[in-house]
Amino acid sequence: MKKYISRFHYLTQDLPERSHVEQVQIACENGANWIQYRCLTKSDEDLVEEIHQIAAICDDWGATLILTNHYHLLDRVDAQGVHIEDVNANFEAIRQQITDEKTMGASAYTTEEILTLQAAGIVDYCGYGPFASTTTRTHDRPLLGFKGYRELEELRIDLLPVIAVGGIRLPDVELLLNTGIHGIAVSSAINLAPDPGEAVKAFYRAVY
Ligand SMILES: Cc1ncc(COP(=O)(O)OP(=O)(O)O)c(N)n1
Ligand SMILES: Cc1nc(C(=O)O)sc1CCOP(=O)(O)O
Ligand SMILES: [Mg+2]
Repeated sequence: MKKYISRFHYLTQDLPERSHVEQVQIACENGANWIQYRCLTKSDEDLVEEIHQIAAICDDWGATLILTNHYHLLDRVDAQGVHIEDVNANFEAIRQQITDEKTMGASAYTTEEILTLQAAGIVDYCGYGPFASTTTRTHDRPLLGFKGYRELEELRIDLLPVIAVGGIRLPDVELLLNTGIHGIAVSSAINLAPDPGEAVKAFYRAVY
């Protein structure tokens, strides 16, 4: 089943001064239509309680809610899908469990990984990065830069929507989208901005 995939994925993050619920409220009030709840630090019971609150906000504003990794919670909460960060996950088994009703995204770090995901035809989109260095996550993956996304055009990666991720700032958006990718995912450039609501609006203006 072909599914709608937004061109702008807003990701929450653990912050000392603002809860995930508050982050989602700000994002939705300022136009976000696709929320990825990225919390990898809580117990299942705490996650479910928080997801109920977040799902209610997304429902009020008509936003899609995607959980990072926690696909096992999908039958307990009102979320529309999951983003799996483990490139070695058994996507076929996860798809069987969550059914085709739910959206599933995967992470890829190489063009080979994107081509494998595309050929398998199980996930609905893939996050591809890191575009640039980010404080959200430390890793030793090579940075793709604009060149990394331009290279996709020659590889006929045109069936699977590719979402650029990692260290994306507002001035990068136009050039990134000009590479032909489907969309972008952003966390810290919004969450750590002096005015996160204004940052959401600015990213949406740049994308749409
Ligand atoms: C849309 C989207 N793309 C990618 C990710 C996760 O990024 P990734 O680099 O795979 O995650 P870590 O390995 O850094 O945890 C995402 N969550 N959403
Ligand atoms: C989960 C995740 N991993 C990333 C990586 O580069 O590996 S970026 C990211 C989420 C986006 O974060 P931001 O917009 O703050 O760079
Ligand atoms: Mg990462």
